[in-house]
Amino acid sequence: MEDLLKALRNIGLSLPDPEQLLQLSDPDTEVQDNLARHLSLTPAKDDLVPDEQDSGIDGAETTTQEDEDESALDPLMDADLFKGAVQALLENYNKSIDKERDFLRKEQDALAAPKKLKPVPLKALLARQAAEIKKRQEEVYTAGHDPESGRKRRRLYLPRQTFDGVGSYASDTPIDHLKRVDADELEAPKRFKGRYILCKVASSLNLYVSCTFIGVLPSGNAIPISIAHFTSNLHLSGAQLDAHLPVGTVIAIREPYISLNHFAKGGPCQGGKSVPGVRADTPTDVHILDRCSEQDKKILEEVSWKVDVAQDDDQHFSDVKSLLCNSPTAANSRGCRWLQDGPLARIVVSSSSEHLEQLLGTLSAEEKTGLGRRTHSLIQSFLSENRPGAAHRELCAARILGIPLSNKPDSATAEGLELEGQVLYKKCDFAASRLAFEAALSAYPRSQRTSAQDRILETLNTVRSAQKASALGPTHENVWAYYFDSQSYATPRFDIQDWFGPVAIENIPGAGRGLVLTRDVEEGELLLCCKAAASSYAAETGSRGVFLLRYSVESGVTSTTTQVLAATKSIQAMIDRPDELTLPIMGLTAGPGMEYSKWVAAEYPAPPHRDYTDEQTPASQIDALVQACSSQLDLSSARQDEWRRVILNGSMRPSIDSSYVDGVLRFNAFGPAANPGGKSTSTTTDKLQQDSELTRSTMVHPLPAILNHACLPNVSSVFFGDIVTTRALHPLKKGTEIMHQYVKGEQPWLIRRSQLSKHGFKCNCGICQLDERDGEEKVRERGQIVGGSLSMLQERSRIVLKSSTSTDQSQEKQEDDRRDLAESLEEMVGKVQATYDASRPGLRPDLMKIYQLKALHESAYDVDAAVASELKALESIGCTVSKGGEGRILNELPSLHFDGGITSMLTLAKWSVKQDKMDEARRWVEQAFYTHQCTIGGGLDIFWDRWLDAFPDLPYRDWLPRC
Ligand SMILES: C[S@@+](CC[C@H](N)C(=O)[O-])C[C@H]1O[C@@H](n2cnc3c(N)ncnc32)[C@H](O)[C@@H]1O
Repeated sequence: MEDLLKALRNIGLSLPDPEQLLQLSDPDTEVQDNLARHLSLTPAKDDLVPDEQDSGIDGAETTTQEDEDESALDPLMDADLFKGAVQALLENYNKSIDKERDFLRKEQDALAAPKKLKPVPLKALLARQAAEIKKRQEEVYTAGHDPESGRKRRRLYLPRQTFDGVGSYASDTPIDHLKRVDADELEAPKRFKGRYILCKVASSLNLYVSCTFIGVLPSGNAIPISIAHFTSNLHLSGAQLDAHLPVGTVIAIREPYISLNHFAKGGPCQGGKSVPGVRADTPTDVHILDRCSEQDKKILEEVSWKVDVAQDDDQHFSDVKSLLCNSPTAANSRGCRWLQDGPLARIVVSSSSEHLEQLLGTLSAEEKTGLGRRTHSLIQSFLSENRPGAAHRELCAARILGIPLSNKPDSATAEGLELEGQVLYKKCDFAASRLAFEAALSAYPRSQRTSAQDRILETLNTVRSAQKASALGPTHENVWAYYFDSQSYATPRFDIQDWFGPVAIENIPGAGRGLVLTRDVEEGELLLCCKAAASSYAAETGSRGVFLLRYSVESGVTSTTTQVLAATKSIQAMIDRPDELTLPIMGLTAGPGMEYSKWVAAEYPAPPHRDYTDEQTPASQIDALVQACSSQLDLSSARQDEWRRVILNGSMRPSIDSSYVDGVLRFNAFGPAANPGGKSTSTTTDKLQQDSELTRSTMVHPLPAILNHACLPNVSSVFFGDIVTTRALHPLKKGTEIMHQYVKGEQPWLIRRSQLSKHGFKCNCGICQLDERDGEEKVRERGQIVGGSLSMLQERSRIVLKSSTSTDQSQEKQEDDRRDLAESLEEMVGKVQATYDASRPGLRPDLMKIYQLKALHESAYDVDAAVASELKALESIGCTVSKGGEGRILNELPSLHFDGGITSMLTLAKWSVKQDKMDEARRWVEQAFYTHQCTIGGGLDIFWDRWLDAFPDLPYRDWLPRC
């Protein structure tokens, strides 16, 4: 990838845009030919930030026509030449991709006959590592700057290519059950079952997608090591990255896999060049050893190192006492390395109560105060690193050890409680967060209370409202906020815990688990509101401008940035909060090709019932918490047990197989999808930020992932940022399985079937049964009519509509054109109708658009006919008109095409107004709003935001209530 980009830059051409990146290795020669043509005709634009004196408005696009002309190629002279050159570059790129892929496959075959690993001198490996780091830095610099002038580019653009598949390893065995292996036994390719490798980090770290460094084994032999899913922040500076694992850090890799090419998965493409080393496919295989734990200490004391690496001693510590006296103030610093818990939490896990007391006895009061201050700052740093689990454990450990989190004796308890409120808020434990904040407010001395209130009250109100929504389910007002915020922010994430309505998880014959109603429910009733356990947005600061392509060798599927990073985020979230998140994520299935994880057999966790009251928390509860947090060390109290449980549960990190996580994401995650929320968000003119496969979001919502699929759903699931709400589409009986769409049920049957094929089940929902009865041949014929002739008529319609706005054409001619078109559409209706089995009921969704277009043209000369067609459009999506002249005008909501249905309803309202049938118009508007409320919810403002532009003249205000 890098060579290709460099070469394109060198010949003055633009780099492939995100969509073109996806075409780079498309095997279709026509695609390749088109791509080469496009690239060769697109000269590099001046994308540099203008000098200050000629800068436009705040970094806005200022490319002028002159700029464009200046950089344009001579169309006659250059086109063929450039195309030839680009074709050659694309061929080279694909050759190196093929080599890499073949190499991965060959490595699989070579597992049967591993060969002894030839030692490479440490110096040589270090030199290569330094060169690789330099190369990476240059690439990043060039992606953001013009290397010659040093001027900044308007935006960073950094595509990266990696590979996946052909084996993935994760160890389930604890280190004390494993035996150490050293260089004399190393072979490749080979997985060392029952063994672990011990090494010291000997070089700086290099980040591509995986992270790579050189390790030195006790024997003195050196070996490159790559760790996958190391970080989701691909913009870490060299120093920030090195701080995760500084030179001299000792790590153990459980049951290591020695690969013929350790870069194979997350490194840059080596074009098949062999670079043997350790390939750690999952972070949970890597364990950092230091003297906080007795078990690690024993290993460290038993091993001697033949070669010393030149480490910075300030980065390391010799014993626990010295660490306590000079503990870290931030994550990834001395005593708290990459994904490691804070030192206090680790000490509590590995020490007995007596040992703890003894340890603390050696600290002076001053040392304890300093330790408390630094721990406070470390906890805040965990929060900013999105590691609330580690933050909570460190806080609990400080409590257990009686370490005050402030050096002000009169407010130490209150400050600790305030911090606890923040930590629990980040963990989305709103009830406990609220109690901690309220306790903090009551514990601050009178003199500090006002400033504490200024600081705390706003967050406390947010916490209370999140607690309420999590206990009672979100109101329309909450949904309104989710909707608008998800349109306004690039990475919208909301405060809510999963809320479960009248549903239960049950086993469904032939479909694994599913969600079933525990009572009868109303149309439009909210059934679920769930937050993603992990989410990745393209606009995330850690990946902005980086465009990842990960090619899976077996499936041929290419995953993009947010999909790759959603896996990293999921893995790291499970490491941070193993007891809360492992079962919900790893308990999902990962597609028909992947054996179930051991968690799938466990009972899937449904959210607990939560209470909420607006009343003040009873003073006794607040006092008890303040008391527990202010009392001196009492190792036997119930709170102590609870704090200890938090630490112990969080310290048990299960092995997370990253390929399973990828499977979970592939078969359960939602995305990549545009930032959801209903209305298109692509209002930006920035090409790279527009909706595209590479610029969206991927997230895993564990509970909604238990919902099975039906093309004809009985619920509507809507996404707002990182939450999804699910509502009943019809009145449903207790015991009904609720099912939503994995693929659009509005598409032709054969397309749905092909899109669902990766799941390995045959959908047998209502509409699939009807389509099956129509027969494949008829369905295909219908697809051809709708896909071909309708598109042509749509184009004709566009021209007719355009000319009807011009004054050149007589009224008569315009009307004739529209009649002609309506007649053609009527003919098409006949043809499509003929593809349906005669006994098929009214649900014929392929007709909706045809009837709507017909109605549009009929409305120019015969409104009654137009109304009849529009009603048929509604009938085709499952709606029937009620007989009475009062109340609801439709008996049912649409079964498919919800927005299409609302369009028809509002169109009918518009025509009713035209015909002066105001009562009917009002009923159509009410029906449209009701349909909106039942499918999306959130009230009038969302309804207006979505529909007002298209139907501006209806008197909504007179007819519709605000909720
Ligand atoms: C997102 S999961 C749904 C939860 C899943 N049933 C479970 O037990 O974890 C998707 C998987 O559920 C199964 N599934 C979903 N809808 C189904 C259906 N209509 N019929 C049969 N199996 C279905 C398929 O195995 C599919 O790959």
